[in-house]
Amino acid sequence: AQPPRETGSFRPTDLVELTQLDPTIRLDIRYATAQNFMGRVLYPQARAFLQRPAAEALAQVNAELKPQGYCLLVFDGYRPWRITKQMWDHTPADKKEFVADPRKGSRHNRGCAVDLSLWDIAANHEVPMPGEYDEMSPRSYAAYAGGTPAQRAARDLLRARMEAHGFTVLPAEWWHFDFKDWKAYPIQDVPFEKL
Ligand SMILES: C[C@@H](N)C(=O)N[C@H](C)C(=O)O
Ligand SMILES: [Zn+2]
Repeated sequence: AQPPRETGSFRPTDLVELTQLDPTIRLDIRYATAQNFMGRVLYPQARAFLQRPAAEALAQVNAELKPQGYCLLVFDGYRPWRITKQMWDHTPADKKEFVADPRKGSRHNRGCAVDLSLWDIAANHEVPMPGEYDEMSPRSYAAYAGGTPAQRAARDLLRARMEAHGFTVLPAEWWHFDFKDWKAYPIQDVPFEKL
């Protein structure tokens, strides 16, 4: 299988490693472990990359959250197209709203989508949200009305800070944000070890 053929012109790709840009962004790269919805290791390295403008915007979000006692906890950034294809093939038809169709590609493949949550700096733990990362249920919806008021407030705080810096939440996933310039970058299938 091959990534879809794209026509038109794109900006040169400039994938930046998030922790190089801002060492205070925390990582929990689930796809580099077997603790993910696929149940196996997908990435050889626990690293996260975004196109430079998206990475810089994310560092601004992280800086803005600190006075409130939080920093960002990143689960995934750039994702090679072949991993999107594996996710799609693995996911049952009734759950496909939670994975991108490889015939169109994911915005992760363009280095312009990020999966993330909040980290409570003083308490030293992930902030509870209305649902878990990659949970394939309505609790993942950005507008899900259940959970506790504190969980919904945390989810909505993350969304507000991300939207203020050019990111848009995916309605089905409170943790997934697309950067505004995603159309300007091509779908890539470069594995992590070759970045
Ligand atoms: C698989 C999940 N973490 C995700 O990123 N889903 C969106 C829809 C995607 O695959 O682009
Ligand atoms: Zn995502």
